[in-house]
Amino acid sequence: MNQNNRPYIVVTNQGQSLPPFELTKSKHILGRDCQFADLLVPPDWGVISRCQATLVEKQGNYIIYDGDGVNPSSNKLFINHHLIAHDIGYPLQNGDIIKVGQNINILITLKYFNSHSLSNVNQASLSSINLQQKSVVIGRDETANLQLLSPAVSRKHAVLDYLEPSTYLLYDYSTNGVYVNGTKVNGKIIINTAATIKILPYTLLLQNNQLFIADTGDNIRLDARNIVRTVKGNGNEQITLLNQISLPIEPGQLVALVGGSGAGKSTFMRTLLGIEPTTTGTVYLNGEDLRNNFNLYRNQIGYVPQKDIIHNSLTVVEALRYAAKLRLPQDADIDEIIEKTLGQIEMQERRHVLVKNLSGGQLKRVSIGVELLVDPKLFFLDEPTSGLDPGLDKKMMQLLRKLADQGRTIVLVTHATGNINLCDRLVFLGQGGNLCYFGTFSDACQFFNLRNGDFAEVYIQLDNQTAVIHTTQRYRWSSYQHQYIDQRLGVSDSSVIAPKPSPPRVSPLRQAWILCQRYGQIMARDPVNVGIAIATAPIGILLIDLAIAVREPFILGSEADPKLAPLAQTVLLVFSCAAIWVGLAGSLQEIVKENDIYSRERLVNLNLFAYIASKVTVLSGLAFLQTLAMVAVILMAFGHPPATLLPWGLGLTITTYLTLFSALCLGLMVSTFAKSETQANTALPILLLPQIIFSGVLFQIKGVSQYLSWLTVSRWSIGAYGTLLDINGLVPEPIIFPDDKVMESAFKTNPVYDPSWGNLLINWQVLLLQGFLCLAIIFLLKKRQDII
Ligand SMILES: Nc1ncnc2c1ncn2[C@@H]1O[C@H](COP(=O)(O)OP(=O)(O)OP(=O)(O)O)[C@@H](O)[C@H]1O
Repeated sequence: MNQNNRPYIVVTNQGQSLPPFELTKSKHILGRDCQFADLLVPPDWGVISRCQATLVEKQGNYIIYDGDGVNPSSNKLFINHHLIAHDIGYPLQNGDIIKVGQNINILITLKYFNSHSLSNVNQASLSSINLQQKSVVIGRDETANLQLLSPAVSRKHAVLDYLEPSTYLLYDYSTNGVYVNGTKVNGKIIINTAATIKILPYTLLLQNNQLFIADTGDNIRLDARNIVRTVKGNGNEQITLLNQISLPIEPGQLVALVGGSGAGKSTFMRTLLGIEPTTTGTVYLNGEDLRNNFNLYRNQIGYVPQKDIIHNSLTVVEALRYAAKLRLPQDADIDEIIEKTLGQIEMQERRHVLVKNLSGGQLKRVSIGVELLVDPKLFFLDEPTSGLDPGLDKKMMQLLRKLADQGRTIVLVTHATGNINLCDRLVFLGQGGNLCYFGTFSDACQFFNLRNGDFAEVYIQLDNQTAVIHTTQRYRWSSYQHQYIDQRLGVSDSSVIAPKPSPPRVSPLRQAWILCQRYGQIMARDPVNVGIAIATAPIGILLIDLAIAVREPFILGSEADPKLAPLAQTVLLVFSCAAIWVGLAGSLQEIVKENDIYSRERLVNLNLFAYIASKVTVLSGLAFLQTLAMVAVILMAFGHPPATLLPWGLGLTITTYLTLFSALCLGLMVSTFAKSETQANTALPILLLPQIIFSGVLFQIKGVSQYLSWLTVSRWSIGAYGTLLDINGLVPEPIIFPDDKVMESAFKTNPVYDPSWGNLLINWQVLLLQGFLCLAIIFLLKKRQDII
């Protein structure tokens, strides 16, 4: 502290601090140009304007204004990502850190000290650590040298080892990853110079052997700049969905996107969220291009889509637990976080209720709860109040207000305008994505000249394109455009092109295990369905036993029987088709029915391999039970043929299981292509018919149809069954008449059933190969569906 105990500021550029500037006059100007500024920074500090900030004394303290108080500076001033307006200013308190510009890589800060003023020393100013000759642990644990208090941070997230002056070795031990200068760390990285280290919401700066928290990520602002989105219409004409929209959303604001149906609200919200591409224009998150850096933010942005995306058969607490396990690090205090979340959404009393038994409002609250688990500071909700009664609508809006007041930036699309006065900003979009209004609710009443504040009138005023265009123009020239947009839009240094960070690393095996548990639990909640899935094929097989008169279709009696081989083949066709049927029926719905949940989880951090593996693992488990049931019934209902290559029971089990596996993979693949559950159901007969027609049992397969038969599961399944059974061995020898004429049996031996190991293995291998091929196609299809 200086001797006179006068307030002073310390200006720091990339860790290099100038001697403190003592504030002695009633007005000071900080800048690069000695013509205006009395607090002069070196002329080569180009980010600072010639006249960057004006400090005006008021009752022993100072108010800081951007620029000269009349004109703003080019890079502007920010405190916790709140823009400091050049005309309104910001009253400084001891410990405040003001940033020039928003680009974290060009960090220039002004730190204000005044021993007589209220202290506002925040975490950022305290949390710095000297790295000289030290090893520093960064993490959530209280024993960490640099503690980062976010639930998504691992207890021991990273370790920074000092190697030699200005050289460090950073080890990443985390679940959710570390990024150094925009590049994801794979295991460890040597840092030679100053670096920006991103750990979830935190930005750490390493400079001059000091590591400090430059940003806690608590305050998120979004700046949409000149957003245009056009798409091609049916006649190849360009349709404009969003038309030149620029607006700032500041930290802690609750913003409602309103407008007529089809005006582009959801499109705009998805653009602000970073998942909808723009034709021109950019959305900046705290000054960084959001789409370019989406991987840095993907697990920190909360997004509740219009459709509720929670599994119906789980209880509230189970749904939260699985979401927490998928999104949070392994060492997170999941019980504590779930308890806190249940409190936030006021669902403690309903924790053990099945999701399908919740009311619309409760369900929406659980959807919000799932997102709150990682404590996101940026939250998007698409029509969170749709279908709620006015009372619930109000409660939901109050909940969102409370969440915003806790420091979250929240954007919601809504049609219910009864409670939008709780929002800090309204965005009214007219048809064609035209920005008709942006500002507060009370100013909206003025702008639209609303009687009694009935906002529904705006929809009537703007029900035609001419009115929309006129209002858009009127808004552009109004003082509100200046007050809410021009003055407050943040700046971003687009000249710094950072590399696109890769997505955070997750453990596919851990995720697969969590997903298997969830999928298994959902299945177990519907025992009747599981029972039917297991019993269907055995019941079908028992019906054949009733239908055919012959008790032993697989065993040759003492006399040759020309009907036995075709009968055995037909019975095997039924086995094969029964297995294919149940394999398909159990899997056709399984991907399409949770497309919405998958999309949301994939956007956060879901590993595609883990997702597919969980589906295949659980369905293969079910297939195993189905196989056991089928084999048991076959062994009970029909006589056991003599062992050829393998004992009949063992061969039957392997072939049935492989048939089911191949069919369930085919079902999953079709489910990936399907647009809806109905479409997937419709596919069942279309998939089954070729299995019967091209199986080679009902018709002789020749020419092209032979190639088609290779694509079916039944061809290889019957091939394997027939080989094991040695169908050819059931065909009677040709009858030779005394005149040497030969009468062949109507059913000829077939090389498909050649009772050799080579033949059997080919059939089994093709069944496996078909399954894996389907899985590879699912992987590629799902990968192509990735939105970002
Ligand atoms: N990818 C696209 N291709 C073509 N048209 C699209 C595309 N996405 C959206 N649209 C069209 O853009 C318009 C705006 O859609 P959007 O869903 O954003 O509107 P909205 O205001 O959210 O509507 P609602 O309130 O009815 O949900 C609609 O007419 C929609 O059909």
